Amino acid sequence: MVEAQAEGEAAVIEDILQHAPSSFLKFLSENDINKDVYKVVDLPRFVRVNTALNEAEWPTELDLQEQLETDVWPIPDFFGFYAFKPHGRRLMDCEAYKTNKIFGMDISSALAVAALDIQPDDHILDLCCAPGAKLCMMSNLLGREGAGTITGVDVSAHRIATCRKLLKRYQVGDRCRLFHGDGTKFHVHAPIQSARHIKAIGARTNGQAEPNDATFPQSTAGSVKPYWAPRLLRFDPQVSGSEALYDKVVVDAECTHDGSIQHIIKYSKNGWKDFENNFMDANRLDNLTSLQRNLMANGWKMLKRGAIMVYSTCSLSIAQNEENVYWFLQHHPDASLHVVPTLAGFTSGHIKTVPNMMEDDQVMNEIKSKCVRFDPIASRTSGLFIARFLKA
Ligand SMILES: C[S@@+](CC[C@H](N)C(=O)[O-])C[C@H]1O[C@@H](n2cnc3c(N)ncnc32)[C@H](O)[C@@H]1O
Repeated sequence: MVEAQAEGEAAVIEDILQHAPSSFLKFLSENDINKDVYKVVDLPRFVRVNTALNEAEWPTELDLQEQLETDVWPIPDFFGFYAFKPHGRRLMDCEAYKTNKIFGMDISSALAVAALDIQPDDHILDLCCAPGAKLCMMSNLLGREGAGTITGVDVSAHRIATCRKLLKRYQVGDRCRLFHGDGTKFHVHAPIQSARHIKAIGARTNGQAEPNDATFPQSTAGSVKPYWAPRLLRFDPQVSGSEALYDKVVVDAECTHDGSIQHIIKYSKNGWKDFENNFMDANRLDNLTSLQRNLMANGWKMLKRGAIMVYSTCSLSIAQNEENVYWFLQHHPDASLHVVPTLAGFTSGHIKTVPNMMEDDQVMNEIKSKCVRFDPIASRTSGLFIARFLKA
């Protein structure tokens, strides 16, 4: 039954690739992408435990195995992650999922979050936050011990609404605020004043911060209204200054999503028109790379010195990844690349050389040794490029 399902999927994808327009094949060849990345149909899938719940409520490996009706195995020491074989029961029909005990999330996305090295007092800025898979993981990692907060921004009204729903549904939003806006222009500083208050309440209540504490002065509300925030963060006075910059920034940028087989299937169903519009129109691609660069540049402005910014896309194209990183390093002399930590068993694919660059170019070598490029063949995950910058 499982094998038949996998064979059926493989046949559908083979058919898609055979009937793909020449523009797609050109895109693959220009970006040195092996089209076999789209043929892998037995990739493991992943769930992550909602660690905001009491440990007693966390599902065990056996629970997940029974509910998903497939093989499940833990990813050791990695934020409550389990891998499972595809083609079992649908995740959304599984009890642990319906009761908000687990999230579905690819491990490549989790590695982008892990690269932030989140600490309990960190103020984190997520400039493209919706629908919120990474934001929820950040919230779980931040926990409730310190005074850290998360600020999420997204330009899409319906996607930021989904993000809010997700935070509420999993009850992981008590240190998060969301803004509906353009991440290239976002300028609200980290909520340090609210954070001091969180810390004060935490000290009074033995570490248990009470996010809806009524004593926080409402009159100090800042000028940019959050789309959504718990009471404590809703009325943050938004003071500026270097102390109020962010400790971590993540730019999980809008991209062409070509690293995801599900998107390629969608394009093929829609008659490849969307694909050609999104990928092959040079102007649109230029606009997209400009957007990505502007998001990175603004994230950098909002980041403290000595702090980390992570840039990621789920595209396999060179323009949106290596070339953007190259551009960023050239335009930000205070930026240096740091190695993106990976996990044993999840190996990066080859980092590509930016067109017209010499193979021995120094910046190019930095990019090759520090960034990662996950894909279904190299890492047996979805496609994701990750770069990690440190601000001098
Ligand atoms: C790859 S998705 C982000 C996924 C998200 N980080 C997660 O883990 O669920 C890219 C997001 O960027 C948003 N976006 C596009 N242009 C933007 C802009 N100028 N400012 C902020 N967000 C933008 C899109 O609406 C989309 O939700």
